[in-house]
Amino acid sequence: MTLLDIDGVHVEHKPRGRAPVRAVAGVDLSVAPGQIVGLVGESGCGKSSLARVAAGLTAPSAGEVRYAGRPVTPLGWRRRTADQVGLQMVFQNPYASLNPRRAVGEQLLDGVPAEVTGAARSARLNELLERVGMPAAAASRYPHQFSGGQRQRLAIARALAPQPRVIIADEPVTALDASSQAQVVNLLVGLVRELGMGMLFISHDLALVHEIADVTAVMYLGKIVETAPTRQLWAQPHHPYTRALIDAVPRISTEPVLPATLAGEVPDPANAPAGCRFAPRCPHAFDRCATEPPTVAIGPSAGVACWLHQPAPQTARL
Ligand SMILES: Nc1ncnc2c1ncn2[C@@H]1O[C@H](COP(=O)(O)OP(=O)(O)OP(=O)(O)O)[C@@H](O)[C@H]1O
Repeated sequence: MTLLDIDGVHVEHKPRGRAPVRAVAGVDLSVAPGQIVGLVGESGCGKSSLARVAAGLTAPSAGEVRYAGRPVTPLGWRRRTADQVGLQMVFQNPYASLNPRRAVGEQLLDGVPAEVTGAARSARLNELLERVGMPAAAASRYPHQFSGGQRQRLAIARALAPQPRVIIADEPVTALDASSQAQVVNLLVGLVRELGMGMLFISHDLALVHEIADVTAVMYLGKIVETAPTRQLWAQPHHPYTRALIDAVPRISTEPVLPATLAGEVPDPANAPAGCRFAPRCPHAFDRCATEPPTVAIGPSAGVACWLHQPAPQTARL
């Protein structure tokens, strides 16, 4: 059973006076209860565009997102249906979900269902703060009175308020210092394991995704090029881009530094190459790569979109 299904999703941005950008070009991905799915890729590959559609913040240009089997329609964050509040997002910048002018407690209570009243409501507030390791006294303070790491923990408490079943975390620790990063990651993973939620964890940091994700999906220029259980992906990467990202990991600082064999920059998504989008940088590219490779299964829950891994053409038997 899956809780979040991203099905053939395309996202096209139409900036005024500039060519349209196909930021997401046909992505399929699912998250099951209790499962952490890591989505990795370099800056600009379309991760945030996909996250916003997956969370129902914006509409896809094509394709569908389903939460608990029902289509997610973007209604505006505050007007979402009772169904959809079960799908919550944690952003890179906690101020995306916390208003700097309102006390933390009020904001957390906004997310608690209206049926929870009186003493039960205050108990829920204290429980939310406790879950994220913050004292009850935090409720009367304002977001700017906290450190970056504490603010992110409060944003997580806000996301937990409606008792979600899926969390979409878009680079949730990228803006934090190293020790807060570890605390926030441990908190998120602990919550998923304890509450049995699903989590789509989006990051440019493959090493981090390796540590926490059950399944890893690798995105390049708007497409998922490989998906596999994380251990398998590391032990036996199939796509040349996945291999390049893994090779780059020991040298990761903030962004992966790709090996010299992968020359060039990520192309502009407004002007994406035809065929395999990775081909212009791929050391193994050959003539077939001028055509787009389909995604083929490479084991249970694993797939790769690369012509090097297509099954041999069937030959007719007489
Ligand atoms: N609102 C927008 N209007 C026009 N282009 C956009 C818009 N949002 C994103 N893009 C473009 O779409 C592409 C994908 O961007 P997106 O932010 O989804 O990628 P990302 O992988 O999350 O990158 P980053 O980690 O740098 O945010 C980029 O080329 C970006 O410039």
